[in-house]
Amino acid sequence: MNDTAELDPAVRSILAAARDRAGAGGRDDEANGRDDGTDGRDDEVAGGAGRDRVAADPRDLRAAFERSEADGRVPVIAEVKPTSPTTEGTRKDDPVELAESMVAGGAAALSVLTEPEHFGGSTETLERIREAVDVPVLRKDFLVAESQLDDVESDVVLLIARFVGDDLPELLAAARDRGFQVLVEVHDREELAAAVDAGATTIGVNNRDLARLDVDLGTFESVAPEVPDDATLIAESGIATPADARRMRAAGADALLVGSAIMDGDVEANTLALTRAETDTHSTDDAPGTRT
Ligand SMILES: O=C(O)c1ccccc1NCC(=O)[C@H](O)[C@H](O)COP(=O)(O)O
Repeated sequence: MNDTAELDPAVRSILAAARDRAGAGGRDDEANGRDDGTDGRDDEVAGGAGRDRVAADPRDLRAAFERSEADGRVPVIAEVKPTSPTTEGTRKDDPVELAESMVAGGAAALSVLTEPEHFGGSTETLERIREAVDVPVLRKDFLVAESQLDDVESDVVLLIARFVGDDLPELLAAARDRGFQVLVEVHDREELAAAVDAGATTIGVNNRDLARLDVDLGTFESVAPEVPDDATLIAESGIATPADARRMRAAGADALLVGSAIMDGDVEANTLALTRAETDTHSTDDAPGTRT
């Protein structure tokens, strides 16, 4: 996208940092001491960045959701999100332990922030988590250039329609060429139309408005009816309680992407409360506790 004026200043800063990282060529194998041919990268060099091109061998996201459903669990993508522009403080526990607790709480998949400057994430963290768990792992970052796809292997990558604009079809193809499953995030009907035109099959509706950073679960309810039936549909952001989870599911969500409400307090218990939202309807609907 060219016009960033309408975005919240924190989001403009996130986008500027993403462009800087893309321009700098991201990380490479030499810098990471991982040039051993075991990290899912082809020997072929990816366009311009001087890095190996990722060849992802992904764990199937849709199948993971189906396993959750079959097991009576709400399909939840639990997000390892140490901090964010809308969060007070930083969660400093070992992210691998947090990820394992999320899986123990029934998470169907994980989302791992790799954005370093505003979310405390890293590609190294994603690699460690992906090695430690057997569920699909979404790389949550703000990708704006093809070269960033070669930063690290994951099962799924995120493309945010608002950020990539007209480049969406090209980036979607580039991600699929590398073997990634792709979650295309939208916030309104116009972005949804662009995602569908580009051929997106896994669509996330973000309840967080990137212009003001406020969250409204009504966003999902208003956009979801327009999503094609054969798409996998994910409700993102602002889901804090089992009642919220049931509300998003009633509006058509195949899965929920949850960060803050899981990261605040006891990660396993918080995940369990959401994955059991449809079976344990006596559970408390209180929001989780505060971050330490
Ligand atoms: O979470 C933020 O503060 C944020 C700020 C600016 C841009 C994006 C942001 N979040 C990205 C996300 O997509 C969320 O981490 C994810 O949907 C989970 O949201 P939540 O459950 O509300 O933590």
